Amino acid sequence: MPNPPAGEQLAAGGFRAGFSCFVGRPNAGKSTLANAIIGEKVAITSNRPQTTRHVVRAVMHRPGAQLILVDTPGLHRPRTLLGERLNDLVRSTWSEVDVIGLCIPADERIGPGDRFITKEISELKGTVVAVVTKADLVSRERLMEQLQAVDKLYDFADIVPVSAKTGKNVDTLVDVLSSHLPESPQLYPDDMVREDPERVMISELVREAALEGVKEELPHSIAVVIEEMEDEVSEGNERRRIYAEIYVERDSQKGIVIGKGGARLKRVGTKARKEIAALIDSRVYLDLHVRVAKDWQRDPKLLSRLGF
Ligand SMILES: Nc1nc2c(ncn2[C@@H]2O[C@H](COP(=O)(O)OP(=O)(O)OP(=O)(O)O)[C@@H](O)[C@H]2O)c(=O)[nH]1
Repeated sequence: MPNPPAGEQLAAGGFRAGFSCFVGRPNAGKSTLANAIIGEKVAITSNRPQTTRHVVRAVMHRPGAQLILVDTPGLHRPRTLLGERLNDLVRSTWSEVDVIGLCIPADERIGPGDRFITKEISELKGTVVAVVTKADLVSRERLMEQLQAVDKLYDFADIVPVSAKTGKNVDTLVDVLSSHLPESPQLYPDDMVREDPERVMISELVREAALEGVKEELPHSIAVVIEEMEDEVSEGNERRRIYAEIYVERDSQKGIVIGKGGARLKRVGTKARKEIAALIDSRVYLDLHVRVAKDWQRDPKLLSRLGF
């Protein structure tokens, strides 16, 4: 019998898809590795990490699997309330991904920073793969020693040495991460490589405005999809025309978002419009609709439509 194609070996039980991110202490080589995987530098325009749940950096298509690489701000020792909020957000993003790549540089001893992060991620549901980065900087012997030291640190699902600089093992790493994804239908269309960061941020601004003051009542039951966006000239001025849909899970939540006589939705629109205008430096026409999508959090097809 001929060997099955690589993709079928990878996902013997069926198609796999899910989210992955790289974590690790500062300077561990996370961004360089993400760039090496994506194959080109992608400027991250997000300067609002505290509001962004996760920004999709890239969708990697493999036969039998789809790996979605998301960005997360790094965990750090909080000095301010904002720092704490940021850390909470990092943890919640980490807890949403399926596979975490913990980056540990080959050329530095394992230190307290690595142990701290390992402990944090060991408490999450996601599978943890150790990535020994910057392998090109050390000898074979030193690399072997580091792999053994990493092996003692935690019961990782896999340990993969890579060099983002030479490209060595970068493809293998994507295959290894993909092999730990849950079985799932494809989450993004075939031709999708990355999400437009501006679109993601605009939807986040609408989501934030819609949640303001009602977070207790609607913690995670809300998602925003930008249906249409175009630049137009109106009365001699350029403006961006945006149609967005706010999805909630239940009729009662729809009522909360809209408010009495639509008053609250109007305020949401005004606030989001001002912030979007500031973000894109243009006048904005914003059209908001609220829809009920029952159980969207559990429906993969709907989830991907909603940009998750
Ligand atoms: N030789 C070599 N250098 C690397 C490699 N990967 C990253 N570096 C270097 O290591 C340094 C840190 O890399 P980054 O990718 O910025 O690390 P990071 O983990 O994203 O850092 P923070 O943003 O501080 O969290 C940079 O100077 C990179 O050029 C590698 O595979 N080989």
